Amino acid sequence: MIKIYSDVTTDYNIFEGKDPIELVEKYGSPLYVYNERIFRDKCREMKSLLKYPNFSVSYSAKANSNLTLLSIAQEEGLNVDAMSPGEIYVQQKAGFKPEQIFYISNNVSAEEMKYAIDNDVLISIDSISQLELFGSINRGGRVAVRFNPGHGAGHNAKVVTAGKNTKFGVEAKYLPQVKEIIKKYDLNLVGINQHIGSLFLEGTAYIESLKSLLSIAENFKDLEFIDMGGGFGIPYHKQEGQERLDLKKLGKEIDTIIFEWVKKYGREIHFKIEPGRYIPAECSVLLGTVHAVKENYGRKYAGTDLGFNVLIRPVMYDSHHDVEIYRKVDLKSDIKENVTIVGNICETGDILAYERLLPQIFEGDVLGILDAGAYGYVMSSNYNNRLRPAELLIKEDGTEKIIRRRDTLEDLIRNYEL
Ligand SMILES: Cc1ncc(COP(=O)(O)O)c(C=O)c1O
Ligand SMILES: N[C@@H](CCCC[NH3+])C(=O)O
Repeated sequence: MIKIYSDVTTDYNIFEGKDPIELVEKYGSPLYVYNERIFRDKCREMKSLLKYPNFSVSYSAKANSNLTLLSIAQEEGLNVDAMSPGEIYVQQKAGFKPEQIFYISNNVSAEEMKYAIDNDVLISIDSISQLELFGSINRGGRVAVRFNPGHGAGHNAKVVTAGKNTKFGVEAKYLPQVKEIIKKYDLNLVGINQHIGSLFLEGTAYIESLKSLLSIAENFKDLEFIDMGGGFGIPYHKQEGQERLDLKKLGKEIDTIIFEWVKKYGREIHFKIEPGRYIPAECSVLLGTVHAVKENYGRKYAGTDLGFNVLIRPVMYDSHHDVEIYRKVDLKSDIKENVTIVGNICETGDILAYERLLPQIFEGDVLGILDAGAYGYVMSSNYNNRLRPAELLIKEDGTEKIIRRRDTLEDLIRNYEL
């Protein structure tokens, strides 16, 4: 295999010396490839964010809920946050105990709340109306409330989850109502949480929102924990040398604030973070195959099997993923050109990379879409009755293992009642 194009300098070799072209030949295309060593490293990086000792990491499993990756996170000593009964179910299958799961609910039915209550999983409530519902079905229960600290952050307006333009969290002005409902149903408010949004590469908004959350916490004297949320970003533009989030600096800043605040609060309290993307994003490359190259009214297209049914982030948020090109034989082309990489879905918007300057791409090339491990497979679909790809893990000992098989045609009709 020849790597035609990769300007990416990372400390990691995702494939651990394996040939991506052979992986595609063996397991089919497209293919999500994960590297266990990198995944574990990221879990450990997050665990060492703070010096403050009473601290834990809840992996926000919506970023990648593959059962094998979840059990590795569990082995690494992480807890999890869940967004649905389905996530709670899968997380328990991966070995998480109920007390390790935090259900951050949003607009859920009484049945969904009961599912968590019956499974002894702590729920965070996202509105006054849902707190009232929770109280009415679980008088005297333990509960957390998600606040909106008024500051958001994120790579796209669609994923900013605090501030003025979002459905999430309870505004601080509703504190009297929160207290009233807690009293009315004799609830035990054990924690407060926030999540300001997804993907920040510098920590200002996180720090500001932490300060706001702490001032909200001062309204409650018996809290067991404060959950600061996730959002830790990764550099998707590695080929352009984009800087990494400085975790050491951010950790220090958070530590200073927490150590100070705890003295004021009068007792030790548990602090949590909820990273999703940061943990699986960089351990994965999505492999796909170029089936056609063409020119349409002056624009050059590389037609692949990487439709938005496989990776939706570029279509949904205009997200950038660096692209690598692998080829069996050297075609001796040193032409660079602007190419639009598209998939095989019946929509003009099915674009993975728009007019990207890359070495000339040929039919048969295998493309590697970098940093595909977060919000990749989990957001894939069977649109156009396409089959979702397999997920392959390259283990620490260098062996490889399919950790989710590719869909089959039978999977497409499994739920129909004929
Ligand atoms: C409540 C909550 N916590 C944590 C996360 C994880 O976010 P990220 O993947 O950006 O770390 C999310 C997703 O945005 C979320 O909604
Ligand atoms: N799905 C988004 C992140 C959303 C995080 C969940 N609230 C992305 O791919 O960037």
